[in-house]
Amino acid sequence: MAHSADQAPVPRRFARSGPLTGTIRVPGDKSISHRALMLSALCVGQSRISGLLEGEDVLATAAAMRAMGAQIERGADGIWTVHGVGVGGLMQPAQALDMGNSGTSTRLLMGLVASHPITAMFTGDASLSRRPMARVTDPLGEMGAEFNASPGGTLPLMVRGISPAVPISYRLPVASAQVKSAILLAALNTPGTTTVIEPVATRDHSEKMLKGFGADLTVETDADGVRHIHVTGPCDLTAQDIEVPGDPSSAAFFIVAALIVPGSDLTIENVGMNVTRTGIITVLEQMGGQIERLNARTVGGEPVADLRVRASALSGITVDPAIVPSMVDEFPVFFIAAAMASGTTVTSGLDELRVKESDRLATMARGLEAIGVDVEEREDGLVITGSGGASLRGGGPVATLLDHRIAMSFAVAGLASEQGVNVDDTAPIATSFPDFLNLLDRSTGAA
Ligand SMILES: O=C(O)C1=C[C@@H](OP(=O)(O)O)[C@@H](O)[C@H](O)C1
Ligand SMILES: C=C(OP(=O)(O)O)C(=O)O
Repeated sequence: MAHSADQAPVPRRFARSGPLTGTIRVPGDKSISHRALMLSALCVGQSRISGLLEGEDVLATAAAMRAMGAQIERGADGIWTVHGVGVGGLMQPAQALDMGNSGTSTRLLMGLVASHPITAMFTGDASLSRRPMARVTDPLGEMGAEFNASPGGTLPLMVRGISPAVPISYRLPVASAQVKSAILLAALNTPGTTTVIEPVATRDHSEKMLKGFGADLTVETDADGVRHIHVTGPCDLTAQDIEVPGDPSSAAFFIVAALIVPGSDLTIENVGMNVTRTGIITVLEQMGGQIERLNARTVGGEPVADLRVRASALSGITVDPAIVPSMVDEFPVFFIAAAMASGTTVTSGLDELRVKESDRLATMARGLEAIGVDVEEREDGLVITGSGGASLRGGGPVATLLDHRIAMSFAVAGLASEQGVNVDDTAPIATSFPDFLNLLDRSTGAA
């Protein structure tokens, strides 16, 4: 996958804007899009996917599934069709699987390869090649797969799968939907019952979709509220028609932009409202954000709603660390909301942000300093004293370090700044939200 790391950076200045108004739609959910391709590729027969996110990360998953035997095509109508190979039917890829910038593709596909009798080499861009993989190779190794990682347990990394693999019972040491999902996907082609014990609930798209595709999956919650997820394999999956709802993580940039730019009144249609994903809305509402949920309905087995967001006076808060897993990707843009609030916002329990596309605590702290925001970086969170609704100073340049969410967050900050915000590279935005700049220009009236 050609990625921005290989290309010249695309800097841009985001100027102070007028209100965000009108009605927009954000692209399909990234987590659900990856899983839709992977699970369809494991069915015998044809699945159809509408609303698939066509960002670089998801295209990396599509390319990898093709390299392992699935037929995947995009129709002129935007509907994707997948002819799968069946559970157990993945073929040895002829070349290294280039995962680009995508942690989700890498970790989930390692799970799939682990219980097939094939060998695959995983490579990625400079950002992905720094991210920890032992969190998946440890449990998948217990199942019998073998790994040859680069020093530090990173990519490039060779996975030698095994069939039959051995079922395990694994308690997640870190709250991670990617680790959970890697094990559940490996379990599909593993005879017997594999159990993942999840002390802290994370996004549950894998569980919901695996059940929807007919896998033998059950979830029990014990007396301490801990989830035990069991998959009994080998399972056959049944081809599906899937409709991917809009991505709440992408909507978050427009929610914050509409809250902080005076006079805004913006409606974002078709946003996924799965409670394992909506922590950002809860926290912004606690700060005084006016976010109305309209037309609540179900799309593709997931709750969705249209969100009407109006500019609001925000007050700083202390964020309960228990909510972190349900907004783990939204902290960069949440910090921009905090920078515009009155008073101080305190966050903690954010250690995982240090191992995302960039170290998001350090990258956000440096960027906020560069645009004149009062920020203190702690080991596991940021403390931000906001402007009380006054425009941010702006400036920069802000270093995005191959991190799409950093680029989009500072684009939003620019809209509420005196001097504008210079972002050093907007190319990474294509990993999750290729149409972001157009939508932003349209909703601010700049286009
Ligand atoms: O399972 C998924 O689709 C994801 C899980 C999260 O990662 P972790 O599992 O590492 O927390 C999230 O940050 C990522 O954007 C997508
Ligand atoms: C962390 C993210 O993605 P991934 O782990 O798939 O690279 C993200 O999109 O914010």
